[in-house]
Amino acid sequence: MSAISAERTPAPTRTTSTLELKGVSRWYGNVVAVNDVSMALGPGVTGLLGPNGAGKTTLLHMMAGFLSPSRGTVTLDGSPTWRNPEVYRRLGLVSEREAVHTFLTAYEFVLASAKLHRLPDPEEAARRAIALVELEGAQSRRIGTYSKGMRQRARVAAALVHDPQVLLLDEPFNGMDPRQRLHMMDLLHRLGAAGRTILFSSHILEEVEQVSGTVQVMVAGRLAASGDFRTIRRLMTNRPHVFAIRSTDDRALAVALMAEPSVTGVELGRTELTVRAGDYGSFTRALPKVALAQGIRVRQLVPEDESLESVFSYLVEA
Ligand SMILES: Nc1ncnc2c1ncn2[C@@H]1O[C@H](COP(=O)(O)OP(=O)(O)OP(=O)(O)O)[C@@H](O)[C@H]1O
Repeated sequence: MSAISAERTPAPTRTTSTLELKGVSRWYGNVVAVNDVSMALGPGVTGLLGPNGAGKTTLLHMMAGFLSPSRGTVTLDGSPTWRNPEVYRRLGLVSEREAVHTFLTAYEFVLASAKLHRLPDPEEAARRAIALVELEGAQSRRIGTYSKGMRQRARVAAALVHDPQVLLLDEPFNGMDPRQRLHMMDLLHRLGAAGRTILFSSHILEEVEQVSGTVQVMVAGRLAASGDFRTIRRLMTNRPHVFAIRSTDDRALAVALMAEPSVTGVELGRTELTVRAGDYGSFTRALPKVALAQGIRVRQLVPEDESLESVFSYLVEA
């Protein structure tokens, strides 16, 4: 905190910023939380996608300069972020945990953040940030009376009060209802469209899909994929799938399915048939046709191992 309250000197005027990670690792004792991650983030909205424990929070904290990398470098426009007050003035972080003083009004809360940054006109900065998240109507009410979504917006306003070029948000949609989610998505879109570099973490594929075209996927501390969302989505849905099937004649169905190009393996069990398919769409389209042609009724079709972890792990192996 001492770094944030250091005397403010005018930062060089920049319209956009680039956050760059080169070979970044972070370990806690024997636990490798982040493993050799390199990426460059520019203006616009990027999603940081990964299952729980993938290392997203650790990565965001290193980006924000709150945590030192065990190895590698994190720089903002060429300057290291770790222990660098000049960088803190150009970067905002909305952390995952909610630590908001509920007895304060949103205005007081955002104003406190403006004062911590030693802004020349904290009142005006607080008003501007509150307007940006559209909380003007509720700014004089205690935060304790807010909905989860409003509280989250107040936290975003506090992180934006010094008008940073870079905004990092850790799981900003957690616990929000669909309407609050849409509101937050719209806000991130607007901030990204205005030229800010926005990175938000999430473990939900659909969330990332709706907010950003660019995605960085983390699995077990490593960067598993990065780039255009549609390409990564295709990789995920085209991966091999395993299905458990029950039908009126598993044996005959197994024989018929072996002739299907989308099927890569068939195993006849005592109570069900296990089928491996090269891609989801072709197989699920072919199965009813094959069954109909054989006069077999499919009683159950269950995709196996559809956990988010298995989807992400596939990306690591791909
Ligand atoms: N302070 C710490 N001490 C020891 N281990 C830690 C610490 N912080 C994180 N870890 C470990 O590092 C790994 C990555 O954690 P991290 O919180 O960065 O992941 P995450 O993707 O943000 O997950 P989540 O969404 O569940 O917070 C986990 O195995 C976690 O247990």
